[in-house]
Amino acid sequence: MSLTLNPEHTTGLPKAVRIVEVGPRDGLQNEKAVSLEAKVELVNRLAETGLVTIETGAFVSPKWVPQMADSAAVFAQIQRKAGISYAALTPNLQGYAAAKAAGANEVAVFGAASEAFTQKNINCSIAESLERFAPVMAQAKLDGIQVRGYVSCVVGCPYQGEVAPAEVARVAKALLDMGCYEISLGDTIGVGTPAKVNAMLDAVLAVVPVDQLAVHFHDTYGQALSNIYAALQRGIAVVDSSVAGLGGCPYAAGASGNVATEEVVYLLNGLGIQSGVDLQRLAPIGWLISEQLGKAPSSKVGLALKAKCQQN
Ligand SMILES: CC(C)(COP(=O)([O-])OP(=O)([O-])OC[C@H]1O[C@@H](n2cnc3c(N)ncnc32)[C@H](O)[C@@H]1OP(=O)([O-])[O-])[C@@H](O)C(=O)NCCC(=O)NCCSC(=O)C[C@@](C)(O)CC(=O)[O-]
Repeated sequence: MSLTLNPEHTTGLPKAVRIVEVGPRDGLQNEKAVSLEAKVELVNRLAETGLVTIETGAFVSPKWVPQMADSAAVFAQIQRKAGISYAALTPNLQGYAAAKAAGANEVAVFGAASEAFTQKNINCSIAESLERFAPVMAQAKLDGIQVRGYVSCVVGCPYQGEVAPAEVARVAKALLDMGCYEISLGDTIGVGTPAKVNAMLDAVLAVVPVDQLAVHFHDTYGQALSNIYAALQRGIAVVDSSVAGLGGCPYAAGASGNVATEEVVYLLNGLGIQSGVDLQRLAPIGWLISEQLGKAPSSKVGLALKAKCQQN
């Protein structure tokens, strides 16, 4: 398949990128037995790296995702730093109320472009999910809390396979029209390649302004950085990532972690794109959380910096 960019949607690389660190939520939602202390320490240390948005927890049903059951305690115990938005996932009004009570600075509703995934993940259809989000949007507006909208399965679904770009655009536009300030496009199972991502972005960029889009790539097939580069070339300037490449979705079997934040910062540094994130401070956080989880860090940049550090 040849890779052709629609020239109308090619704006060139952004000068700066905001990284949305999703490790404490997307990363840890799939991990068993992470102590409250380790979660709090992770968020506090990430806050010292220059990151400005840290997804800190999820107010979802503890029966569905027990790993996030202590999110209120995490929010209560972190040391908040001025200028950082501590974000939370909220599937419905119940979750929104809990996130607000916990002091989340912003919340995120999460839908998908796949009917099958939506059923597995949040137990309803796409149409019902949008109905559920409406009261969250209304209450958040009254409270002055910004809402982000996730669209999962933007280039493939673990249950239905192919996902049509037009369907991604439809759900993204619906979330935008509801009042989401930003739409994060999630390759939940990491199956995208730049050609597929560009085809999807052609559809989405026709209905959502580029400055309201973010990309969220999992690295299951090792394509995340290539896909991010493709998105940067389209002018998208918000990238979700997870320290040490932690992550996965409990309702997407086989999906590996998010692209590692270390990799994203290294790529941006190499391109001369500002992110404000200090890689030297970030890398040791990845080493620590990986050690706490008893796994090797999946970030190549993290491993390379560790080896360099051990040589000196
Ligand atoms: C949406 C529901 C709640 C529907 O689940 P349900 O069972 O249909 O909900 P329900 O309204 O019938 O309520 C059932 C029970 O759940 C409770 N409940 C209801 N809501 C809440 C809440 N907010 N917080 C705490 N408890 C809640 C409610 O109180 C009740 O308790 P019971 O009376 O049985 O004791 C459930 O399916 C759920 O929690 N799903 C979350 C799944 C999830 O967190 N998935 C991972 C995040 S998405 C993701 O990772 C993708 C993303 C965002 O990263 C992007 C990408 O990579 O693509």
